[in-house]
Amino acid sequence: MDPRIYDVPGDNSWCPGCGNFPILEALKRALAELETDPKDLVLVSGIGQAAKTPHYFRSHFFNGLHGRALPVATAIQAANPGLRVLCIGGDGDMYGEGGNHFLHAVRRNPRLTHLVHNNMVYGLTKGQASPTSPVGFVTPIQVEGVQAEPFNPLAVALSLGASFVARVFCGDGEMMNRVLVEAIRHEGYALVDLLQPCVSFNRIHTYRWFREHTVPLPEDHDPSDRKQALLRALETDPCPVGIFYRETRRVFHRALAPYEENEEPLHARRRDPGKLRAFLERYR
Ligand SMILES: Cc1ncc(C[n+]2csc(CCOP(=O)(O)OP(=O)(O)O)c2C)c(N)n1
Ligand SMILES: [Mg+2]
Repeated sequence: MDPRIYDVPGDNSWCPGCGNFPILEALKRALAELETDPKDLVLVSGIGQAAKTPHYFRSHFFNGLHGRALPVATAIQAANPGLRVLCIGGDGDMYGEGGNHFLHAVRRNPRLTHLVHNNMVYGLTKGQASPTSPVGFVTPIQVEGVQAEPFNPLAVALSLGASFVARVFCGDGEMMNRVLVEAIRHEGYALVDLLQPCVSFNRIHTYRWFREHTVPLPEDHDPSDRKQALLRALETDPCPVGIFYRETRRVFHRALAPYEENEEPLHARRRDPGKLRAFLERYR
């Protein structure tokens, strides 16, 4: 399939050179490679520069409140498991304002791809510290530098039982494409932390900085070994990139109860009030 199937006409308000651009292109390539029809695809986001991604993408989308994309995406997917659901946002949106939802999405294991554009800063609101900004990071608000230890999304996800955990640098198109294909294909919750520069509000973490401070996971890394993955996730400089962990376990819409193998999804039953009532009876 041609990735241009996801193109939409119109202007883009991201800064020239923003890391969001290569991510957007890699995402289109990965979805095209997986032959994903735009009508079977839903992008869900909150607020931020990264959260604008669905505006630049031809698919169904839901752009809601800051930090609230994951519960919406989980519900969409559970009601209609035939859809491919991607949840997209920034480090502030997903690990800060939406941090609570992040924890519980990992535990539920919904079949959705969670893409976090991690530029270590609040880009949209012009440069305040985010949960992943390092100690000492100076901003117009944190004038003496960030005091708190940075949030480690991979270690958190792994310790809560995440079924797919990866990190990539958006300057490595080949690795990003490969990892996105695997993440989107994954039958369960898949976290991809995408390291990206913010060319306007983060002058420390540039393309060059990421290139010099990231390293691919070693050849002998075993992605079925959660403990090994967790130890790797605790390494920060250089910061390992690649697929840390993957396993297959029961997904949320099956665990939810009513879905027998050949049963109609919730959205189809909605059209028949009798069937919907019978479904709801199970929860009394
Ligand atoms: C409840 C709420 N709190 C704060 C804001 C202001 N706000 C909008 S975007 C944002 C941070 C965005 O940062 P991030 O998610 O990292 O996205 P980026 O712009 O860096 O891609 C903040 C604090 C808001 N819109 N709603
Ligand atoms: Mg950000």
